[in-house]
Amino acid sequence: MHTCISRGSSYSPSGSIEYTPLQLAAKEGNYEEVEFLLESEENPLDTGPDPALHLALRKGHVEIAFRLLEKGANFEIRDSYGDYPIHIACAKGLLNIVEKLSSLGCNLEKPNSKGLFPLHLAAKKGHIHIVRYLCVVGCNIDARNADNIRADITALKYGHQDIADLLDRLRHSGQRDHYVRQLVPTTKPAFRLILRVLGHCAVGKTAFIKSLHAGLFSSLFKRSSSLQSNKSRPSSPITTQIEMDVTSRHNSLTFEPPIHYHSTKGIHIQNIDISGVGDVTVLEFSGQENYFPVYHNFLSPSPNVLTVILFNLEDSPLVQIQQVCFWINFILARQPADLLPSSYGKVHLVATHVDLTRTPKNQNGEWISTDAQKTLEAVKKLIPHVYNLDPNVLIVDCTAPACHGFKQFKALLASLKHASSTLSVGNWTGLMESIVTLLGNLRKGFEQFPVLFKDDIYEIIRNDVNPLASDDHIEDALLQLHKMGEVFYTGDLVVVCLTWLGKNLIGELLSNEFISNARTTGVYTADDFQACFTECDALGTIQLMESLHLCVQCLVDDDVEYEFPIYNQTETLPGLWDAHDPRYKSDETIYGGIQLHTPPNTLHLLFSVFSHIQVELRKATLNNQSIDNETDLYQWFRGSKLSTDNFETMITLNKPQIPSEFIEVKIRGSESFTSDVFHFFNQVLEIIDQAILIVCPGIIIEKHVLSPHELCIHCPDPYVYDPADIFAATLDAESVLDIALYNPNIDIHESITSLIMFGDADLANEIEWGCTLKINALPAPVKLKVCGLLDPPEPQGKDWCLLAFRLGLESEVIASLDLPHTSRTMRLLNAVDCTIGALIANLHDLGRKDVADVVLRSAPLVHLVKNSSLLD
Ligand SMILES: Nc1nc2c(ncn2[C@@H]2O[C@H](COP(=O)(O)OP(=O)(O)OP(=O)(O)O)[C@@H](O)[C@H]2O)c(=O)[nH]1
Repeated sequence: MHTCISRGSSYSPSGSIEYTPLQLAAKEGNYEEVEFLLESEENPLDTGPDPALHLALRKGHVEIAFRLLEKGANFEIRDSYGDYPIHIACAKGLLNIVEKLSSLGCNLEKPNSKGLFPLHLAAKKGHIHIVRYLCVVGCNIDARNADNIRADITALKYGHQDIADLLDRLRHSGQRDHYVRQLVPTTKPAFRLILRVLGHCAVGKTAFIKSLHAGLFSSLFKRSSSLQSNKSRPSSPITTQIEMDVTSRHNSLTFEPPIHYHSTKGIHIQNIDISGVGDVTVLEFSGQENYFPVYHNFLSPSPNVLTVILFNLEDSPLVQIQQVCFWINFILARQPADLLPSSYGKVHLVATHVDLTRTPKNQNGEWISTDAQKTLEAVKKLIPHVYNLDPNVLIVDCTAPACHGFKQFKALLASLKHASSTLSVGNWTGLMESIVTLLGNLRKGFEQFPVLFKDDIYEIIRNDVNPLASDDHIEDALLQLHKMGEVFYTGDLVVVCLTWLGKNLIGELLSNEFISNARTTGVYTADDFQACFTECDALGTIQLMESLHLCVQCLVDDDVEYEFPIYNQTETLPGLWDAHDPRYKSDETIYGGIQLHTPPNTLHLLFSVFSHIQVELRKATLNNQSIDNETDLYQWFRGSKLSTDNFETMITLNKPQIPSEFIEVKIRGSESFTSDVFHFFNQVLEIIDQAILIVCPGIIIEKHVLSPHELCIHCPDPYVYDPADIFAATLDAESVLDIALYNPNIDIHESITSLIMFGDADLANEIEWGCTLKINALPAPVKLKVCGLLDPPEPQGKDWCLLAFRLGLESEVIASLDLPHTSRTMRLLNAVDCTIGALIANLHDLGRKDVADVVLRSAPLVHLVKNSSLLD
């Protein structure tokens, strides 16, 4: 929309100065207008006495100022006040403009017509970040203005002691050059090799790490003692016939440590020096399930991480496969699925306890275990989409550091370290070096509670390390140190000792003992919490728990309390979903529900997410923007119920059992509120999706629909419509709204309107059907799984290339997708412009029912127009 000013008319603000349309638009902050005028070329950029650039800066319209500078606005002219743009930017504290001007070669040390330097103006207005910048780029801090006054005196005069101190320190310490040099990135890459060790309880993780950094001499002692401890264990000889069909078996995963066994608590994080490799940060994750809700914080993908998954060769092949599959799915769920393969670190399987099996050795002393290799092959078949999974299994006796497996592993670490050092990770700076030294002191000084507020650590770094470090310098350094495992940085808090975080905090507060002694409601005041956890300051601990999404502050009868869903052991109350509740008894009550399943044979993934969902639900009810503030939320172990006057919804987590686990969300309300019920249900699903995204961004969720009719008559086990069946029906139907699906439980057909829209066909205007959505609406984890299935060339040639051809891509485009080291299928899915429905149809035609099924089961069934989504 362009007003009359764009047509060339001008305006005189006081009758004396006539502004051009460009000046006026710049002054008023009308970016669109400025853009339009700049395109039209008739508008001179630098008309005086107040050019558009100066006017925009005076009003703080930074984006417009950038655009004008890009278009070549002159920054070496003064306005009617006698200021150059640099003076206005410094006085206004516009750091990015000062940086931009500097990069364009602007003179930062010229006085304005009043004889004030940019430094003086920044000092006068108290913009210490500008003062720091000007000092870093070399401005003369001794320059005197027209009144013969230095900038530090100006700062003092206007009450900015911090600036005066900074300039004073630079003048007297003689360290200014050193500080500046510290901020310049070196050519050394900022990285440390990180080793993550995962596996069930007692598979040998601790022993593995100990042996890894043990000297040969000490290993002799360890070997003899561990042999003693193990000799008494019955050795179960491995069956040679590996059970491939893990899927039809019962769930034999258990996360309990053996009785009378001191299991690792939390996450054991240490920096160790491995001979021939050097410094490695090692994270050993306990195999106990109660710790899983925090592991995502430590499992983000990174090219300089090696993840090892340990399994015990003494276990049956079925158990080995189930355990390894569990951990691989666990990692995949916690990593975003849309990165380049090179962004994920390597994954290696390690078979332990080989010495207690009858595995033969070759001449080199290397164990040759076909059983271990079969486990790997079975896992690869079940989960084909794992990037960088090593094709070999490492076979070790964890108690024998001198064994061949450890030599192989150290060689692998050394080569990874060598390869990673050439990766484009961040660059090392002198600032980071000094912060690492500072961290050593902070760890000693804050031994009891090594957690600092972000603002405090910024201040300490400036006081003790470098007063010229900008917010960006410090932020970058902390993020890099977080990636290297030196600190844990949550955005508001910085934990300076990871060992403490993993062991003393997570290890204690999420331990079975703490949980079983915690309040059953999981709700504490700060004082109550302090009484239970005396090791550290309760409020600080709670704050850290909040930043890990483990607790949420709430008001109970006007008192501040904290809810920890991980501690909530309250039993569900009878009558929470009472069939005889008078409010929901009439024929006019509508019911609906869905189950969020993880794909078949992936178990124990949703347990870690559920407490986060409960935190998010509480936050949503407190924050009336996302959920009506009249909503009442009641939460118990594995369940939450949200109620309003007119409808209620219940969210529960079922016990994991083969074939899968699920979260169930059901809702009921009065028919006269159908639209509200529909939207409320949708909001709850969004909150759940949000929590899932925080913990498991790489998880695939299938949304199964519960029979509304059976929900209404309160059948204990209502029929669940498979998402693939519903999706397939929408593909085949002439008119989607005419679809009805058969419910064998009660021998009736239920309409798609009742399944998806609570029976209100008008709501169809608010949704788009999944089959009509474009492929890019497929969640990234689904795309990744499709890639895992389509990337390996099919023996009969039914692979990604044929699919690309069928989807109408030209042969040159197909050729351009055919690059090594990346997934061709992923390139195809990102390049092609077709609907999910067309993709499924073509996969069927290609004979790839397996891939089509993945899409049918996990593609969004519908998408809500108007910025929100239902069931996607
Ligand atoms: N003989 C033999 N014993 C092993 C081997 N690996 C581990 N052990 C022993 O098995 C027991 C359990 O090993 P840990 O290293 O504590 O197991 P973990 O995986 O760290 O277990 P958590 O602490 O529960 O996480 C210890 O007694 C080890 O000495 C192995 O390869 N061979």
